[in-house]
Amino acid sequence: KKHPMTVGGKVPSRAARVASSSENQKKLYERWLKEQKKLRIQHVAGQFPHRLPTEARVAKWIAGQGWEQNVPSAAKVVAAWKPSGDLQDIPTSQAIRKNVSSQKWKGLVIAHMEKKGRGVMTTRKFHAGEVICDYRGELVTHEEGLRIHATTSQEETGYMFFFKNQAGKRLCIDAHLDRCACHPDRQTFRRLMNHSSKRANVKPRLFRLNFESGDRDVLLLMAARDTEEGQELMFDYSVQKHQFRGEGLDLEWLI
Ligand SMILES: C[S@@+](CC[C@H](N)C(=O)[O-])C[C@H]1O[C@@H](n2cnc3c(N)ncnc32)[C@H](O)[C@@H]1O
Repeated sequence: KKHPMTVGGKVPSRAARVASSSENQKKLYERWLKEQKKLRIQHVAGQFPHRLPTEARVAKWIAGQGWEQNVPSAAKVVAAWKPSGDLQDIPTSQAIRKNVSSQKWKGLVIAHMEKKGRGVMTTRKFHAGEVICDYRGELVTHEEGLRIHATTSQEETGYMFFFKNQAGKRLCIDAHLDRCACHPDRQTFRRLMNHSSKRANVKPRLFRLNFESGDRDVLLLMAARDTEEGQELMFDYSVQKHQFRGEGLDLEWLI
């Protein structure tokens, strides 16, 4: 109580510790530093609330604090990291906006899945509640989505995501092309996530993100549970067989 420990504080001087207890001054010193290190690790991890940061980003943040002693390593912060932020903060999260704008989501790779065609696999662990990526495509009205759906080949209609936004407006993210107009150099491969109703480890959630150009509806794909490296990512498409177009389609996988 006499020497409260804080993230930015300095360990009490020897004289101050001895004044409190000459017998326990060394213990007090060691305990104070140990607890501060733990608190600093949690504090630094909390600066990256929705997505696992790289060690380089963490190291840069730590360097900016001007801490002279008891500095936690970036590796320890990354190892202890878990999503900590409130989902309500996502619309204003600079880190998420940056990833949506740049489309440089890391930790994912396209793989061939037996009997499913292509799919998306993890190249690192994702923590429950972490933002994995966005579902990228052209945002169109529900009516426009239906028109594209009716005039696109049967294989490609599987890449269209129909939803209702917070204002109750029905919209569609059309990802039937493998590039979006704003990032012609990047494949929108998150559209390749396959379906599972029972083993889904991803949950799509709609957010209205605040960009400088104005607010925009963005579908974020979030980790529904802890998912190790090398796992296939799947979400529940929440569709019924009759919503697919065309007679004679093999929809046995839609269970
Ligand atoms: C959005 S795409 C997913 C990527 C697709 N596998 C590909 O190679 O382009 C949806 C299509 O993938 C296939 N698919 C999705 N989930 C599946 C599953 N659990 N089992 C088998 N096929 C699946 C179906 O053909 C579906 O129409």
